[in-house]
Amino acid sequence: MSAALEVRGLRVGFDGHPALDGLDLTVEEGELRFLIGPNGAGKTTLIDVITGLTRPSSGSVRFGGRELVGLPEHRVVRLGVGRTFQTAAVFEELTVRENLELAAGFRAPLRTLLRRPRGRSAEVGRALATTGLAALAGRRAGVLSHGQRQWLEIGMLLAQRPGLLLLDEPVAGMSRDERERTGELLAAVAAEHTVVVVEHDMEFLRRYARTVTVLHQGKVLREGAVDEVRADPVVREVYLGRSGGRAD
Ligand SMILES: Nc1ncnc2c1ncn2[C@@H]1O[C@H](COP(=O)(O)OP(=O)(O)OP(=O)(O)O)[C@@H](O)[C@H]1O
Repeated sequence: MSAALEVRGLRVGFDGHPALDGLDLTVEEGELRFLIGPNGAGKTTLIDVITGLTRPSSGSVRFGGRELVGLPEHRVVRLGVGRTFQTAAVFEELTVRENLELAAGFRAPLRTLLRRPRGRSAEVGRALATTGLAALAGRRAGVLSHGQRQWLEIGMLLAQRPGLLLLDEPVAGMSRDERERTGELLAAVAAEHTVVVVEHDMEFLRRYARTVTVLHQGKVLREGAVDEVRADPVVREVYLGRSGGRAD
């Protein structure tokens, strides 16, 4: 396996406070990596830097060997890096299929966008199948449930044929059933993509995570198999709390 994502020495400060403090992270091609850490650990800032939304004061982010730091967001998308936000960004007035078609066009050259919508139908069909939304293809996105919207947003990323997906708390606010379906969806997505997931939900991690990276104060505190990381006394102290309440 080779590294899909190599983050080295990332530093970001807000008002003199370090949000990322010399962060290093390597994610291999085809990995499903979970990122956890207490509030303010730097997880969202890391995703913001990888996707070109925030510029670090120093450090490097290489994806597939290309340096991403300094590129604008749309260039990062075109290189195959897709992200979701905590609130799903879908077009409510458009149908599920139209949302996917639009997303599939994002990486296409502008001049072909209107000319060749059919060329994108294979990606749209695959995204509908993977997300389980085929039966809702003609439904307006505005009427979808919270979970279905999140799946549509993941589908929209898939339709862009990304090499790397960055998902920010995909199961936040979901019902038990929806969390389970999302876990299965992530496993299916990870079979064909490199996936990094920021997630707080411990039960979800226990069921679906393999390798977990714990961030704390803008650095990597621990990295390893989910059970080892959860049992680590330092992790329990800083992340799970002395009572271990969120671990059980
Ligand atoms: N735009 C901003 N302006 C000022 N400070 C910021 C900004 N974004 C993040 N921070 C600060 O940077 C630090 C890291 O925040 P970040 O949101 O990356 O943490 P996180 O690990 O994602 O936390 P959470 O789990 O609460 O989402 C925090 O101290 C936060 O207050």
